[in-house]
Amino acid sequence: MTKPILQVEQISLAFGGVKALTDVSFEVPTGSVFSIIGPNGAGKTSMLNCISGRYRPNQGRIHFDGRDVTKLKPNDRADLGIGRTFQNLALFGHMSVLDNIMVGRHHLMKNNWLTGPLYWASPAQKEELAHRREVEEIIDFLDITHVRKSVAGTLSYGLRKRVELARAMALKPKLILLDEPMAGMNLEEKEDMARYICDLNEEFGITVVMIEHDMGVVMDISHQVMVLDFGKKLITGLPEQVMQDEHVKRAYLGLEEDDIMQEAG
Ligand SMILES: Nc1ncnc2c1ncn2[C@@H]1O[C@H](COP(=O)(O)OP(=O)(O)OP(=O)(O)O)[C@@H](O)[C@H]1O
Repeated sequence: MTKPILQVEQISLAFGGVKALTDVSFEVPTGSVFSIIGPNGAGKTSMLNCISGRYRPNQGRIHFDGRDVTKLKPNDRADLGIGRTFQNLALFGHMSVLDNIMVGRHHLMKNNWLTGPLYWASPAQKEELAHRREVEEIIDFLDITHVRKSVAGTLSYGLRKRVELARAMALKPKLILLDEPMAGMNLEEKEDMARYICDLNEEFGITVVMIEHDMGVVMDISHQVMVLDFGKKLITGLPEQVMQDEHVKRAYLGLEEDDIMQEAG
């Protein structure tokens, strides 16, 4: 069994009287693609937010890469290698694609715009160049070279989602959290995105934790799937095991077996 890069232990989170998560535990093996599925309001985004540090759980612990990160702020978790994208696009629409991606990069840079005049000194320039080279690699990998100088806000939805992924990758994460990376995409865009996720996992060795509603994609690219329902974990397992589970069929999918296999096919 591969060592887990992420260990989530007995996480509970409430907003006033609403229990978003109740006693949820799971482990994500290093190098895997791990999907979280469940109906609307099941607690999926809340769980990603607990992992990224945006939400502080009322109970439980989170270990990342052998370290207890439960009390760390989002930026500190990003420094340790937790990257993320959001359910709704969060790009700077007026900035170029390249600049948007460099934003993801800046926390890795010793010399940044905050250092002011130092920027023009030679070490800072060299550092900027080295970063640019790595960012160009990511741009190349995600096939967005042709739009690298375009203003982000002018791009198609599918391309903007790809730029967002590039920005998250620019942080050099060990773990990347993707909140519905295929939402709002057409079939072709979905296929592209699925391929990029597989490739970033295999070629860059980045572990992926992903929320996704498209069952076909989930079945195709996940190593493991966890199902949440009303803030509780129903099951974690291989995609085919999860889809066969009676509770999952009833509670989440609400479909007959034939429908499920059709969706997955
Ligand atoms: N910031 C918040 N303030 C108050 N309630 C919240 C907040 N975030 C989430 N919730 C509530 O917590 C519960 C879980 O929401 P969450 O967004 O995590 O579910 P989800 O599974 O991601 O849903 P969806 O698939 O619709 O995105 C819901 O009842 C939601 O209304």
